[in-house]
Amino acid sequence: MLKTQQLTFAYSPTKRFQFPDVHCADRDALLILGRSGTGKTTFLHLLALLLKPEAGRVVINDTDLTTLSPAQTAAFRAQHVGLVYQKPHFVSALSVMDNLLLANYLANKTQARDRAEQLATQLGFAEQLGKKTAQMSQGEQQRVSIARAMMNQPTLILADEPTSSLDDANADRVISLLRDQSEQIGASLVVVTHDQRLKDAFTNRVIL
Ligand SMILES: Nc1ncnc2c1ncn2[C@@H]1O[C@H](COP(=O)(O)OP(=O)(O)OP(=O)(O)O)[C@@H](O)[C@H]1O
Repeated sequence: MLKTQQLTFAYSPTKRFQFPDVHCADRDALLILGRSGTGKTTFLHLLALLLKPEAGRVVINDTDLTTLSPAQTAAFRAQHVGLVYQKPHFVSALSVMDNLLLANYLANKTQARDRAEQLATQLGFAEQLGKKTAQMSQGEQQRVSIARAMMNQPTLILADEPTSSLDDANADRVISLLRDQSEQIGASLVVVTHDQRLKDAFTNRVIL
């Protein structure tokens, strides 16, 4: 479960944001929709505590993340938050499998090879686990990125513009994969986007 209360953030005295309160239950999904420059990525980074709010609270389950120390925040993020970006960032020297296992390593968890194989099968890239990520298509890389976000069975999945460079069929597919996977692990899913095509796929919506 994710909720925010009276979150504010400032890059400078003239660049300030006051965000609406949001709520997303376990197994539920929330769409945050807004035009370019309205602060969507800023909001997402506040939810992941990659940015520290000026005021307000970000609560995941019963933990108010804004009360944690920087080290506790980093550990909590690695263990409980899965991030999916529009363009995935991988370690190019590593195989697809090792990129997935890296998520376990960074969260201080046992490397779950079986889970990586299971996710790869579900997401349709099991044959490619030994490849380097650069040898995969953009759509395949995005599915690896979704699998990586699920490796630690996070409480919260945050997706930043996951569909904006995709055609309609692939955009539908990516949203279905994100929703199915989040439901399976009981996570809350938050998608941040300017992609108006996604409006009808979510009943829980917030406009920035
Ligand atoms: N590090 C920064 N320092 C100062 N201003 C910033 C910084 N990052 C973003 N901004 C400004 O804050 C505003 C919101 O940026 P943000 O990236 O959150 O918007 P967005 O809604 O995600 O936009 P887009 O859809 O174009 O990615 C923009 O006007 C941007 O120029």
